[in-house]
Parts: sequence; C-alpha cells; structure tokens
Amino acid sequence: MTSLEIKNINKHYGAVQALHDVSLSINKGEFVTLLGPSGSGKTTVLKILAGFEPVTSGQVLMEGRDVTALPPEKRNFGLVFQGYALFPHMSVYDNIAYPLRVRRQSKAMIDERVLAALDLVQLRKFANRRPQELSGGQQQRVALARALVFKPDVLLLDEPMSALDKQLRHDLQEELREIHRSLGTTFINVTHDQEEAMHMSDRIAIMDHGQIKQYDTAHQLYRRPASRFVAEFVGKSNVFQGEVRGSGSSARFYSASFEMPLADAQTGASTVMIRPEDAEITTTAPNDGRITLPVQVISSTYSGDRALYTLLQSDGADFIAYAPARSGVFPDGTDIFVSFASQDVIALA
Ligand SMILES: Nc1ncnc2c1ncn2[C@@H]1O[C@H](COP(=O)(O)OP(=O)(O)OP(=O)(O)O)[C@@H](O)[C@H]1O
Repeated sequence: MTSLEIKNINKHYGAVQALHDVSLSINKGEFVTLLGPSGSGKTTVLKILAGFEPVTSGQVLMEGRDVTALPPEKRNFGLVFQGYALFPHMSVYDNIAYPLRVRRQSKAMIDERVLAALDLVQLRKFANRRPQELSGGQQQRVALARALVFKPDVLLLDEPMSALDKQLRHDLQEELREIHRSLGTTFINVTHDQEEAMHMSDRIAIMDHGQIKQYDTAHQLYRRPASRFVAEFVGKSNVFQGEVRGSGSSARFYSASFEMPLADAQTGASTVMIRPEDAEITTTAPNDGRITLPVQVISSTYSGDRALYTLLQSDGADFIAYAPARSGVFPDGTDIFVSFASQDVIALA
C-alpha cells in the first residue's frame, strides 16, 4: 500500500533548480533513505515532505490525498532535523512531552506516552536531566522520542547521526532499525553515508544533481546499478570503458585489456564493472576460462579476515580486489594476476 507519493516535483530557489522532476513512491511502514552527495537535493525533498518548502511544480500525495499545500502542523509527521534542537531549558521529559502539550492531550495521556517513548529509546532514567547533561547520542535519542511520541504517520530524519562518532552511529542505527520494526511507522531518512543507508533501508533513492538516479533495494543497487554514477557511489568498483560489437546472443564487449561475451548488450560505446570481491588474485595465471589480467601490487590494507589490494594494470589503471589474508599479504611491488568470471561483469547503462 502506498503511503506517500511525490509526483514530478520541480523546485527552484531563485535561479538554482534544486529538484528536476522528482517522483518517489513510499509504502506504508517502509524505511526509505535518500542517499546522495552534498547538494544533490536530499534535504530539499525532505523539507517539501515536511511542508517547510513550497514546490515550484508537482504534487505530494498522502494515501492518495493531495497534501502539497498543507502546512507542516497539519501533516502529522515526526521530524528529526539538524538544527531542530532540543529545548535547552526543559528537562528530557518536558522536551518529549512538548508535542503532546501543543496538541492539548490530557496529563494522564501525556505521562503514559512520554514514559513509553523514554522506554523506546532506553532513556527513562534520564527523564529529569537537561539536554546539555546528555551525550550527543543520548540527545539524538531524545529528539527521536520527541518526534515519535505523538504517533506520527511518517518520521522524517535528516542526517540524524552525522554529528556522532562511528561506534555511536552504529549503535544508534541498530536502535533505529529496532524501533522501526517495532512501530511499523514509515521512516524517511536522509544521509550521505552509504553504509548507513545500506544497513537500515528497505529501499534507497540515489540522488544526484536534483534527480533520482535509481530507487531500489540495497542489493539491487549494489549488484544491478543502473549507471556508472550509482555503481561508483554504492560500494567499490572497477570500471572498464569499451565497445560492444555484434548483437543479440553473439554480442561481445571489447576493452583495451580484455574482451568477453555480453549477450543482449546495446552495440556501441559501453561501460562494465567488476566488484572487488568478485575478483581473485593468484601468483600464476589461472587456466579455467576466467578473464585474467597481469597486475602489480601497489598497496594493500589488511583487516584480519581479508586484505584489500590496489593493483596496477599494464595500461596504468588501478584495479581493486579483496583477497583472503590468512597466510599474509603479497608485498607491494609483487607481480601477480587478477582474474574474474565473465558472469560477474556487470554492464552499466
Ligand atoms: N534556501 C536556499 N536557497 C538557495 N539555494 C538553496 C537553498 N537550499 C538549498 N539550495 C540549493 O539547492 C541544492 C540542493 O540542496 P539540498 O540542501 O537539498 O542538498 P542536500 O543533498 O541535502 O545536501 P547536503 O548533503 O549538503 O545537506 C543545492 O545546490 C543548494 O545549494
């Protein structure tokens, strides 16, 4: 069931066009992340959803109803925005109670809901503290409780974890996922952290220059990126430019370093990609039909279970590959071979 729909939205800030014909449809209870580089338009989409920014053209639909012109307070959306800070002079309890007081709920109802929200974010024992007496992660959890306490239809999160250190960010991601599972509320998150997006989301919309480049599950974005931009933005990749000759089942891809069958590809200039975990490195060239390139180790990063190698191809380009590292890593400068199967080569549009 579609809960929220953005239809053909264009947004201009004066001469700047921040969004170009953006459409997105979000199911009830889904966790969707807008992921993209700085300035790609993520926050603008969120502000339009929240009702903080008018659209230049296009529509926002909530369960089929046009809410494009509805003011923020009539949308029943919870917000965790940067700069949407906690009230410093109020206790944690009063901060969380605030949206319910604004909605003129009874004292008994407020008490019940605030305590439940404090339990949800595991902060009941901090109810009487002021925000400045909490850590950054705890403050973010209070902001989350405040945004959820009035049971919003949709929760909008704008980089809620960007100010936190890595460990805290990881913990809060887990907590947020757990909260999402237990509530079933629709969550829309904005980030430029690709790992965060992949850990938490049912679907991810990849944005660039005010456009949605691809909207899909993390797995599809990683294994079936629609474009070079998406392939390089989501995870690590080795990209080869070349040309497809022939057509149908006999089409083949030719690059300067290798050629291979690429059935049903479009004839003409083409780009393909190999993920670093799909490549293998060996001291002798394998003789099993895999595509094999002679390379030299430029550097390696050892991480216990495996190593990430940066390799130099004969044409001067880099190739990155993961390899098991139980018996150590190849020293820099070693001449080796990298190989991969043609079925692991992904054609990009
Ligand atoms: N109030 C404004 N006035 C003029 N231009 C703006 C305004 N707000 C945003 N922009 C421009 O619109 C574009 C999209 O901005 P937006 O904040 O949506 O990007 P973002 O993807 O959220 O970036 P970041 O990750 O840096 O927060 C940018 O080019 C930005 O400079």
